[in-house]
Amino acid sequence: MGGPVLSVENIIVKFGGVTAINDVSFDVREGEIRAIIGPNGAGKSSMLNVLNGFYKPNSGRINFAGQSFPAMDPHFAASNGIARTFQNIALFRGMSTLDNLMTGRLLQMKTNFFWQCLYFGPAQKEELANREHVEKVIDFLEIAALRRTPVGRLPYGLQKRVELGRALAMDPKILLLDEPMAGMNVEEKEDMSRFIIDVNEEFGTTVILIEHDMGVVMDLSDRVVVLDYGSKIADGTPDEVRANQNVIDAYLGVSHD
Ligand SMILES: Nc1ncnc2c1ncn2[C@@H]1O[C@H](COP(=O)(O)OP(=O)(O)OP(=O)(O)O)[C@@H](O)[C@H]1O
Repeated sequence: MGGPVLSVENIIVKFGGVTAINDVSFDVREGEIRAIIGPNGAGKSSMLNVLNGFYKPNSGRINFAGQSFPAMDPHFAASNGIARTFQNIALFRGMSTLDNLMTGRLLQMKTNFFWQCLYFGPAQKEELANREHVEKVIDFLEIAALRRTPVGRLPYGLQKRVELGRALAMDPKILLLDEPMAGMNVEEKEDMSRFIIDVNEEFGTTVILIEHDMGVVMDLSDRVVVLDYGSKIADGTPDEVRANQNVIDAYLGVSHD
């Protein structure tokens, strides 16, 4: 594992009277699988939204790509290799698997509108290169047979895989996965876990993932941050976190009064 590629310091996010994130700091090292876990409403999705710039923190710092910001700029995040998937699948349901994956390449398109309209010269070359990259992702995720299928017709587990594919099409350095295994059966969870590990090992992609299911996370992650009611209550290896009394209490629902 390398040095930190991303870190947050003293992040606070409030929505009216609700403090979704309360003074949370942690770092993410290059090439690791870093999980953020916690019970419902703990602030996990809000933290992911802070990392990719969807939410602006009320205070705190985000350090990324050698710079420090009070808030992440979504375009800066995307163009510097941060890609994400969503808790509720956010694909174009009427479009094929292939076309959904091609949308992941849009940021990589460098030719201007003029060439793209003509679909000639540089635009054609670029489209072919993008297509080649997407085909690699399709092979990697073993979804070649679904290339032409509208994603709305695919079972849930495969839609989740296509969504992972679209994020991979961006060729990310850091992959943010919001509950990639939610709603899946045991077999689908095993498949998804395997793909996440393969992405991490084969491409060296840093992965930050949110998950409810402690068991899944413990098998997959190098280090785990635990949030509860917006605050960080533990941070460490799966074994350290598993043995932490605050974590045990949070998951058993011990009263905070
Ligand atoms: N856009 C928003 N507007 C108002 N409140 C919000 C918003 N986003 C999150 N919250 C609130 O912030 C708190 C943390 O929510 P968040 O979705 O980050 O938690 P979570 O750990 O991801 O929960 P879950 O596991 O249920 O998805 C909750 O009380 C939630 O209602």
